[in-house]
Amino acid sequence: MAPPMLQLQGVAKRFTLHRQNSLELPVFDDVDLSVSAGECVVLDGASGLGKSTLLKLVYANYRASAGRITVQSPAGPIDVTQATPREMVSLRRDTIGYVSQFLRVIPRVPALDVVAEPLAEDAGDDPAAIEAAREEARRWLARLRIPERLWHLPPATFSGGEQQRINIARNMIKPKPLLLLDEPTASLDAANTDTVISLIREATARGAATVGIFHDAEVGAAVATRRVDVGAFRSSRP
Ligand SMILES: Nc1ncnc2c1ncn2[C@@H]1O[C@H](COP(=O)(O)OP(=O)(O)OP(=O)(O)O)[C@@H](O)[C@H]1O
Repeated sequence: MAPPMLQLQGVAKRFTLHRQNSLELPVFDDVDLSVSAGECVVLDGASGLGKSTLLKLVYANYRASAGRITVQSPAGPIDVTQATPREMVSLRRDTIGYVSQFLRVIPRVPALDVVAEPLAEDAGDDPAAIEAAREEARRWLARLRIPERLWHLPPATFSGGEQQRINIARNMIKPKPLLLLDEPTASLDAANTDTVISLIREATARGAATVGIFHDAEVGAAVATRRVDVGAFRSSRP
């Protein structure tokens, strides 16, 4: 049997608040979680329990205090808690997609290129491949109902929901085997929320392993193949 796409073993996370006399803020002390290809695991738990922190540990935005986080890359398993910066760049480029609530705006780059970039990066100097990347970006922009008049403008001035849709398109346009979704529908209307539900289901159907956070219970119910209560991983507070 194939190993899980993502496996957390004995993962602990404490924040050290250096400005508060190095106060320790424990979040998790023992996370064990495996996610296989074709699963969409939805994280449940009240605000502040550590859902976003868990995704950031997997994406190596935060460093785990203990434990192992194994991701299957094309080159074999990689423990992201020990990965070199170069391994992390390659994991993020080819293996792990991460959709956060907010778009990190790249100054002056038009929306179409922001979305096409992950595919264009792989196209090298091949003009046909670059055009194919831009064509795919147009398809995503249209599907996510971004008006065509905005495609050639930088997203800095776009509305919250427009920026969120650009973020989704940019981070899902290149099919990756592991997807981390942190409230991807938080600022979206009903029609676009439905589109994002379809996109997530399509990713699951093609075999992506997904871990998602959705405050909208209906969205979580629509995409989940399994639910995990993050409260079970909590450190007992002093
Ligand atoms: N960079 C950080 N430094 C210090 N504490 C942090 C940091 N990031 C998160 N925390 C703390 O870790 C805990 C979990 O936060 P997290 O954002 O993961 O919760 P969440 O379950 O995603 O909450 P919500 O549903 O409100 O988004 C909180 O107590 C938060 O204050």
